[in-house]
Amino acid sequence: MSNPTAAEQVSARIHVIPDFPEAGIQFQDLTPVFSDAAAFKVMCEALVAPFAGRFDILGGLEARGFIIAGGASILTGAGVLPVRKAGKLPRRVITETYELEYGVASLEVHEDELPAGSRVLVIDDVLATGGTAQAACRLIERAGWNVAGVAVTLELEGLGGREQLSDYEVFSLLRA
Ligand SMILES: O=P(O)(O)OC[C@H]1O[C@H](OP(=O)(O)OP(=O)(O)O)[C@H](O)[C@@H]1O
Ligand SMILES: Nc1ncnc2[nH]cnc12
Repeated sequence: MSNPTAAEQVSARIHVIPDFPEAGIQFQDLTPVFSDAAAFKVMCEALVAPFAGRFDILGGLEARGFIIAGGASILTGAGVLPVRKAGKLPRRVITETYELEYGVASLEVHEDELPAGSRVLVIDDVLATGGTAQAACRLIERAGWNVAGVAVTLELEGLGGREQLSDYEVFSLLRA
């Protein structure tokens, strides 16, 4: 039998939890991917590969995007821009508020974290409505940096995420 692809290795480890965090949400739990070193590595490799040579830094979206951006950072040598939930960053920030499948939240970056024109690859685990990634892209542009693309492990189709991000190159390893 041939070796499983990166998508197969990752897909086999995603757990779907019905009605979490609220009724009607099919929660996609990637923690078993993170805890399996081989699956975690191939996932990180697969997410950055389409953007090779076209980014300077990995924009990890709190909280699960931090984990993937950290792994991808070690593989690529690019640093991590932490895109944080509101109230966590100590210096002057730019803020964007957005809607989620289950609630409202805000993301922030330090306004002076990177040199002007830095190419940021946005990284996260799940793309659902696209509100989170769209807010991150707006922050990056308002700060004077460029969005190199958006890379996610799992795209939930039918929630409008890809349409919301139509100005950007979006790569998803898996679609459900
Ligand atoms: O495309 P969207 O509809 O915006 O949803 C996707 C976002 O939702 C989840 O994060 P969540 O806000 O639950 O935060 P967490 O990672 O801190 O749990 C997920 O990790 C993405 O960041
Ligand atoms: N269904 C879902 N599972 C995991 N993360 C999510 N973020 C938004 N929707 C999600």
